[in-house]
Amino acid sequence: MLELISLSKTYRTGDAALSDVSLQVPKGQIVGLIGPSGAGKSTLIRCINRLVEPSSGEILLGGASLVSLGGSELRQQRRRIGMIFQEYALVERLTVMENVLSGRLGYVPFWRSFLRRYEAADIQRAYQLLDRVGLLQHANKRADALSGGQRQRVGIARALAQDPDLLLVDEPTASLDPKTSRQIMRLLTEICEERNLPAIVNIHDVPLARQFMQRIVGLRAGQVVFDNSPEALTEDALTQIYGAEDWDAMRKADSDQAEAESDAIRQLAEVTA
Ligand SMILES: Nc1ncnc2c1ncn2[C@@H]1O[C@H](COP(=O)(O)OP(=O)(O)OP(=O)(O)O)[C@@H](O)[C@H]1O
Repeated sequence: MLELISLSKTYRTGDAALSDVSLQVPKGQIVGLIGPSGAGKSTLIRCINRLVEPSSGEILLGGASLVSLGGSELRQQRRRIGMIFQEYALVERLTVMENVLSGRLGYVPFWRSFLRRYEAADIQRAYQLLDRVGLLQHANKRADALSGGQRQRVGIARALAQDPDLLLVDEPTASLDPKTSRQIMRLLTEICEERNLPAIVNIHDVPLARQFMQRIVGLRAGQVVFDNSPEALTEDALTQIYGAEDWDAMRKADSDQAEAESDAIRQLAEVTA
């Protein structure tokens, strides 16, 4: 379980990015983090993996504190946190297999990682993970030869190669088309369930969050203003999270996009009729 207790972050500029955030994410639960630009979503994720130092509060993963650690202890704890990024963060010139194996780097001695010599058990496990994300036949391709959706699957397999106790996922579908986004979200939710992994997903796409998340946390100006099931995410709740003006603008953008998609489908049907 992940536990945040009164977590606050004020940057040196004086921006209070997080104020007194408390959350418990049990094993196996996937939480969607939503909120307007500047609400503190990235800061929250970065505090958990300690890329940003919290100003105060506590972060516990499986009961162990993450805030007071430094040096090798911090490196060890970071291994327990699998990160999945919007832009995949793959090494483009390496193969799919090598990218997945790089998830083991925190576990192998430096000389082995330098020579990229991995244990047979790690290699076997990487094949299993590639099979799980549907990329077994692409294991020896270079990462830059893959589509966006395939790259994100490599990103997921690499995070799982770490054998994490927590997944932090930052805008996993922001660079993907709607259908591929749904496939990636489905894969993520299935994996959290299979492995009993807690996950926090920073997600801009409200309909996607509603469809796939078990629980939604809404941040506004660094504070939790909504924490409930997707069913409870009513228009009123969304207005509370985003403010009336922003929510109306988002809704309009969504309906414009849906209209454009159905226009394109209609035109295609006319051409192929
Ligand atoms: N390195 C930084 N130094 C100073 N202020 C920062 C820094 N990073 C973020 N902030 C400020 O902290 C607040 C929260 O920013 P954050 O990036 O966490 O929001 P967000 O919800 O992830 O936004 P977005 O959806 O646009 O990515 C904002 O006011 C932002 O300007």
